[in-house]
Parts: sequence; C-alpha cells; structure tokens
Amino acid sequence: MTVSQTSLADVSRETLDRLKLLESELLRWQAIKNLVGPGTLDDIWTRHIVDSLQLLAAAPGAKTWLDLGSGAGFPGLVIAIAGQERGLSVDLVESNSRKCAFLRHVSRLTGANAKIHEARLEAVIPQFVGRAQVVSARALAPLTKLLEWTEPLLKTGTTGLFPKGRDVDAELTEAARSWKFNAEILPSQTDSDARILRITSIERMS
Ligand SMILES: C[S@@+](CC[C@H](N)C(=O)[O-])C[C@H]1O[C@@H](n2cnc3c(N)ncnc32)[C@H](O)[C@@H]1O
Repeated sequence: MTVSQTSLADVSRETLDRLKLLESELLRWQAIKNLVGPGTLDDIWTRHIVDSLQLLAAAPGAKTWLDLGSGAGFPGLVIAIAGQERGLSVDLVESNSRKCAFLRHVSRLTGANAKIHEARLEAVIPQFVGRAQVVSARALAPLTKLLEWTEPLLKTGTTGLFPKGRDVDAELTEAARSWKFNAEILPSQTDSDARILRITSIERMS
C-alpha cells in the first residue's frame, strides 16, 4: 500500500493500524465471500479506503452518521474507524447477511464505534430522522433514488454526502426535474472524474 495520500497523512498511527486490519480482513474474506468487485482489489487503499476517508473532511463537525448500503464497509466502516478519536458514531445499513457478518467482525476487531443494521434501508431510515447529522451512500443508486429515500432526513437538517462518478451532471439534471435541492459539488481526491455531492436542503417539486 501507499501511505502518501493526503487524507491518510492526517490519521493517527492507531487509526492507520485499524485501517490496515480492515484491509487484511477484506483480503482474507474476499477469497471465500466475494465482498467487493475483484477488479478493485489491487488498489484497496485508493479505490476504497482513501475514497471513503475523504468524506470525513466534508463533514468536519459531525458526531452521528448513517451510511446506507455499506457493502464491505465503504464508506461507513472507514468513517467509523477514522472518526473514533473524535467521538463519531456510525450506523451502517446493509441488507446482505454475508456483508453484515464481515462488517460486524471488523467492527469488533477494530473497536470501531459502528452499529450494523442488517435490514433494508427503507425500513431503517424513519428511525434516524433528527438523529443523523450526515447520511452517506456510495455506489448504491442514482441521485433521484437517493433523494427519494433520504428525503425525510435531508429536509430535517441531515447533510447528504453522495460520491458520484463521471455521470454526475446527468444525475443532477435528472434529479432537478423532481426536486429543488442545494448541492455543492466537491472534487474527489482519488479520481479526477469523480465528485462528492454535499446536499444540505431538499424540497419536492409539486
Ligand atoms: C454496489 S454495492 C456498494 C457497496 C459500498 N457502498 C461500496 O461503495 O463499496 C451496494 C450495496 O447496497 C446494498 N443494498 C442495496 N439495496 C439495499 C437496500 N434497499 N437496503 C440495504 N442495503 C441495500 C447491497 O447489498 C450492496 O451491498
């Protein structure tokens, strides 16, 4: 791995050790459980860990975080591990039981302040209204669908952080047909074609 990326340079030795544990457990489990796209394994640090870590800087004061469709922990588990020292707690929602087993295992091993909800996000979101300062989702659904799911949160003060790929402009145009929302478009440290959308208000158009 390379430890030269800026967001990694900012983490403590203890956090780096815990992120290395996540990496080694992912490699160990991947052989039997196929948790992430095999093509991304050559560059776990950039494609998954740093790509997740950069979201922390987009929500500097957050203490409560909800991650939807967490998969093998990206970004939610990385945020929980790296946010531990600043008292951040993360709720991860994932419907796949094999991925949840991995999330619970690494969470225990690293002592991350993470709670795993093995459930469909539609059933879990209502209980987080007024309780999550940030909601994130990576590679889960197009923006219009994400806004539909997270509307109860985004209209009550939660900030949405949604990493997006090269189709971000088309997704924003499509979403603007049904929603008025305030979106900042932040650059990605890991991919010059990618962006992070930070959404701070939303209203459904009638
Ligand atoms: C493409 S993966 C992305 C995983 C991770 N966020 C990442 O970027 O590596 C989407 C994940 O969302 C989960 N998922 C899809 N629909 C869901 C739902 N309605 N509720 C909870 N999890 C869901 C899937 O099981 C899968 O693990």
